[in-house]
Amino acid sequence: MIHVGVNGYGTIGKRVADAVAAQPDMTVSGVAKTRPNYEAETAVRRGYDLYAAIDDRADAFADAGLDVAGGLEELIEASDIVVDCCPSDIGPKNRPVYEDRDTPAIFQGGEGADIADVSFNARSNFEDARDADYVRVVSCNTTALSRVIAPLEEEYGIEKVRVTLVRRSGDPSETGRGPVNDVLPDPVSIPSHHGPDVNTIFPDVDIDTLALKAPTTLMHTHSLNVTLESEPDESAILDLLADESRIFTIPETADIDGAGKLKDYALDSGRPRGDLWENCVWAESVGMEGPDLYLFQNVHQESDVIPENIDAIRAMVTDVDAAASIDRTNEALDVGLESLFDAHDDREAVPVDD
Ligand SMILES: NC(=O)C1=CN([C@@H]2O[C@H](COP(=O)(O)OP(=O)(O)OC[C@H]3O[C@@H](n4cnc5c(N)ncnc54)[C@H](O)[C@@H]3O)[C@@H](O)[C@H]2O)C=CC1
Ligand SMILES: O=C(OP(=O)(O)O)[C@H](O)COP(=O)(O)O
Repeated sequence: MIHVGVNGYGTIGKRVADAVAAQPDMTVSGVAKTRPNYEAETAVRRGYDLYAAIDDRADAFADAGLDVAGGLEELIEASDIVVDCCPSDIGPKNRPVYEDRDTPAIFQGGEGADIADVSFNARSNFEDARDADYVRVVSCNTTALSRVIAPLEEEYGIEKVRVTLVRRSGDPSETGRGPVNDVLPDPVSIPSHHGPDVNTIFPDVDIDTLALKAPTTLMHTHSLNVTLESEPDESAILDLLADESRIFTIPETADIDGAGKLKDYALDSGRPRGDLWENCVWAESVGMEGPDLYLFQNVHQESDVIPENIDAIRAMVTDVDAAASIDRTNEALDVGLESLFDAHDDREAVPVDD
């Protein structure tokens, strides 16, 4: 059993903890919080041992009626590996704390690539993280781009990738963020940080990215143009993407036109917190013009990196290979919306009277 500590229990941390708890080979050793807010209360309710991330705040937890099992040092002692889910830029302060205790750690995509020895995406470079002590799971957008680039690169070769990212302005719980009434080029000059970040996974892929921020909270939207080294037809591309376990190709019959219905579908499907761990690619958007592939995809920023964190843990502290880890993670979380639609295909059509 791998004992996993989670330091920073916010949007990403609470999902990582639940995903760890769902794995047959992992257990949550505890979660560290800075303050006793509603998330700390639900962590206790979910049965996780709570640790005070900052030692002199332990009394605040006691005052709020929440028992803590110790400070960050004790959480690290209780853990084989720590998943650091603190806000961007806290990671560099935390890495020496993990190093002092010889404990491997995973950082998140808001940190610079130099926080870790390896930037990670399970589908693309699982083995690079084998036995590494410090790994960074790339951001939600870079994760989604890597999941599309990997199969295209392997099957057809890639000459050039061009992506426009329409980013959500903040997560639903981030009440202070904006814009609330504008669409901002962000950054206004190219490239956005996403292209260089993709190159931490695919150093040889030629990619340009532009990004905007829009007044929505649910998901990011990507418009992709990939110039391939051959000219497959659209159905071959659709088959290729549909075979990827972490890509959901939205069928026309689903009648899903955007993030609102995608999230509604996730909630109706019983997904925890309405999470969508898969890239959501509109099948109808997949088009070829000569060697140029075009498509639209949506990315649930709060959850697509969660299965990647689980696979990173296995790459770092077990000898399980990429395919077996991805399968195990997918099965434990029930990743793979596509399969629900496949099941429908097996049913006989209901005759309808005119
Ligand atoms: N929210 C998102 O859409 C995504 C975020 N990420 C990355 O994941 C990381 C975490 O982001 P979120 O979960 O969104 O942030 P968040 O703000 O929701 O959660 C961070 C948590 O860490 C706590 N914290 C603050 N300082 C701390 C410290 N010194 N020690 C322990 N805990 C501390 C905060 O109180 C909060 O509970 C960032 O690097 C971010 O860029 C990656 C993919 C998507
Ligand atoms: O990692 C993310 O996005 P990114 O791939 O644009 O860096 C998350 O959506 C967090 O983005 P934020 O920095 O707008 O909170």
